[in-house]
Amino acid sequence: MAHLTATRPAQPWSAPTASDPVTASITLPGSKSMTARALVLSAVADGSSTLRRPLRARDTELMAAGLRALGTQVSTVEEERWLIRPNPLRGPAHIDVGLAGTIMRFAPAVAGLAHGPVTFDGDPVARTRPLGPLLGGLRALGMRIDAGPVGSLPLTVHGTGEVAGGEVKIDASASSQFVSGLLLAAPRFTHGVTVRHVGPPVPSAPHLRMTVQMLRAAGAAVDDTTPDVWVVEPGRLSGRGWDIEPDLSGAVPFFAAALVTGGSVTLTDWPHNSLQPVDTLRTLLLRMGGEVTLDTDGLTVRGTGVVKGLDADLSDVSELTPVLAALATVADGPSRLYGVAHIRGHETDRLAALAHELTTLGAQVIESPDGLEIHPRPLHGGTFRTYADHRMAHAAAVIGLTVPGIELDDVGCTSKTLPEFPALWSAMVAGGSER
Ligand SMILES: O=C(O)C1=C[C@@H](OP(=O)(O)O)[C@@H](O)[C@H](O)C1
Ligand SMILES: C=C(OP(=O)(O)O)C(=O)O
Repeated sequence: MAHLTATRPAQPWSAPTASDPVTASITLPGSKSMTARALVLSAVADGSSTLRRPLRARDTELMAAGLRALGTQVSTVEEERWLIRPNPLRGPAHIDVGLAGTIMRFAPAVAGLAHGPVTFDGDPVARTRPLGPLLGGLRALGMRIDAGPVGSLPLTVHGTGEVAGGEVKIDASASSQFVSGLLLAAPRFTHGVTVRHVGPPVPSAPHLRMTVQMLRAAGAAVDDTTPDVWVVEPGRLSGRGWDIEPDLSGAVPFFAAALVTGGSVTLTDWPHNSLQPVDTLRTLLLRMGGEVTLDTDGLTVRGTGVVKGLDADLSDVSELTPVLAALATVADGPSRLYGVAHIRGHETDRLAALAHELTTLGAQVIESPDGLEIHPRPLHGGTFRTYADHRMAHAAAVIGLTVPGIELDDVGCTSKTLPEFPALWSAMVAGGSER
């Protein structure tokens, strides 16, 4: 349990500059989003499951610990194969969500299926992340939940061993995870669930497709044919083997290194049919001047060293905003990244944090309610604050490739999804490649 502590000392880090184009082959651990879903689906299934090549990082270790607290047997001893044996779910229990949106949004419904009270809390910043619409939805489905007045952490779910389920309307514009959190345990609800979204568009559509596809793979009947409506029938989920794909979002800073330095980075073991938004990423990187190919070596991104400015709605892939913003600061023209108002509720207010830190390094950044306009200018070294946000650290590392003297106040925040990040990054820049 190496990555569970909230109060760890800051780990300052000097981002390495690349004197040559980077050429690397990178093997990354599994997708955070797939690992989280596979853990939850395995805990509410009838039989045992295995996760092959899961992500071992703070978010997923805390999810495993939370499910264990509810009585599920979760063995994470083996690096490449985790075993999950479901048991009757029970409280009293406490779940530490850390700073993980996936835990604070996916685990409460599971707690509703437990007998007994289950308390939830997390890092101080986790208490500020949006949760209210999800809690309202779970209450409408029959769960009793005590939370603060604005509907945030800390909270207590008073599990009764069953959740009635039924129809619910919520506004999921602040996070697609509200919808995923209502769907993932829904086959175990007495009446299943029908979720209707009402409000501004739900972000992160590919993550919702991942939820639906993984539910179906576990044996659930799911109808998502009507826009903004998801129906999950009550039924049994089977235990199964989950092959977790390499984490595409975690790979993006490495791909960005290829663009910035005019090099080539290959992500190994990339599957031909992915549940992650690889086509959207390919389009964005092409528009920024990269070339993306898939062959037996893996998924490869090549750059020319010239990054093109980008005008794009990033609502489908909002978690990529920090790294794409970093690329935009070294582009050959201005960029406009928009459609991502909700990332103000991610690990930090990412739009404000990016605007501040990129401006400090010399870029001209105009912050709007739902995005950033970035005008490249010659950048200089300086301290880059990461705000406990792993993807801010990734952004700083990308800038550091060509701008000497980028000092991160803390790179330890990368343990949220990729504890090996600093070592992998340094090895890539130094010319090594493998994990
Ligand atoms: O369901 C998931 O695994 C995720 C959904 C997205 O959340 P939002 O819809 O809140 O952006 C994404 O940004 C997050 O990193 C992971
Ligand atoms: C938004 C993110 O995480 P979370 O799952 O905690 O919402 C992210 O990883 O970029």
